Amino acid sequence: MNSGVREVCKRCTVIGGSGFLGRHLVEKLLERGYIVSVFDILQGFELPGVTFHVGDLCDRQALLPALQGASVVFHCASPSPASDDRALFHRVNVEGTRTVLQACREAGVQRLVLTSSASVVFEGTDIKNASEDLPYARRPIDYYTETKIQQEKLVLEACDPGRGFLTVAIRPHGIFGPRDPQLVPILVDSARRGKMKFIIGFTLNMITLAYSPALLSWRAEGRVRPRELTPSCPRQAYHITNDEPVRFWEFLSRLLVGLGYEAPRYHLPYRLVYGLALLLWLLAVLLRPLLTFRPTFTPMRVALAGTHHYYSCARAKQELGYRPLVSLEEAITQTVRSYPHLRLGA
Ligand SMILES: NC(=O)C1=CN([C@@H]2O[C@H](COP(=O)(O)OP(=O)(O)OC[C@H]3O[C@@H](n4cnc5c(N)ncnc54)[C@H](O)[C@@H]3O)[C@@H](O)[C@H]2O)C=CC1
Ligand SMILES: CC(C)=CCC[C@@H](C)[C@H]1CC[C@H]2C3=C(CC[C@]12C)[C@@]1(C)CCC(=O)C[C@@H]1CC3
Repeated sequence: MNSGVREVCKRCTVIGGSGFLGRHLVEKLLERGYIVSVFDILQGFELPGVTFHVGDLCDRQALLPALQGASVVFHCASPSPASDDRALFHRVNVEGTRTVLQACREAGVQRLVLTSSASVVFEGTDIKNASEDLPYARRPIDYYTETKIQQEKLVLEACDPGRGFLTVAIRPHGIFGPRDPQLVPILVDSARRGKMKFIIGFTLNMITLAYSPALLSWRAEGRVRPRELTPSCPRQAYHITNDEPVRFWEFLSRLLVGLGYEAPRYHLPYRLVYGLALLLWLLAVLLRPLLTFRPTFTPMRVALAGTHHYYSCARAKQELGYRPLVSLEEAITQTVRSYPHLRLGA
């Protein structure tokens, strides 16, 4: 049987399939002839060939029907990092992931691909060309990251080739692209409120990003297959990035200028901004029972804006045959083009 025919028979489930990354993945899987089920707390779109199961992943009974017959499950669900809700992160990312694992085993699923995050090793200080050998952050930068670490550990520990259940975690970083609800919208909102005039820290700090549609074309090819999880390569996590480190402020400036806004140019000292962000965050936590406000410049965002954090995806290239399919240049062009409503004056 050729691989094309084999793929036509593939049934898969995307948990979190209504989200930004999940929906790109669903579209790529459909292109490749997969039969796709989506499990999500909401139905984000309609597409022929996709069956939606609306429910909370913490509910095993709700989850089970969505997993029936699936050979591979992609887990891309998480509360938004912006929610900053420790109890919610724990319930969904930790307890919910335990439930997902249990339901996968009950439903006879063979492979589980978790979308983890490269920030599981980030402590707010420089990371340069890091491989996956870097230990998990001892002091994770926020509650979101704390639970992403626990989630990744749970999934990798559940890998059990003897019982035919294989797990793998991919760790993208700074995902962007059409329909992204985070990076570009936050950037434009800040620019419209006059907050993107400033460069935090120094201008040379480099980051790696992951362009969503291209990242998922690769993933949807089904390269994360059982044969990659050999005894010499068990329980792996893989950095998946555009593989072109870029200066953080240059990247933001290219998006801003592409959308008609001015690039940031005034410098502010990193420590000052980080201290202010921490203070604002504390204030927001203390005042939460009385009023809700969400500062744009959270300690996490400031730390990301003012440090090097670029990751090597050599392991994914070597062991999974990963190749970024689109250059950063092209990814930025396609992203800018996809947001006509966010252009200056629109
Ligand atoms: N956006 C980024 O820059 C990065 C994201 N990631 C990870 O990638 C994954 C996908 O992220 P995005 O697509 O950006 O997020 P998103 O917020 O667009 O999508 C998440 C989806 O999960 C669903 N969901 C949340 N709680 C649920 C629950 N209890 N039960 C069922 N569904 C639930 C949401 O309804 C949403 O559709 C997440 O695991 C995130 O941690 C990792 C690195 C970077
Ligand atoms: C300083 C400022 C307002 C920058 C605007 C851009 C930021 C909103 C993004 C730059 C790097 C992004 C990023 C994430 C969210 C959006 C940014 C902070 C994540 C925290 C999303 C969830 C993850 O798992 C890690 C990401 C790292 C990079």
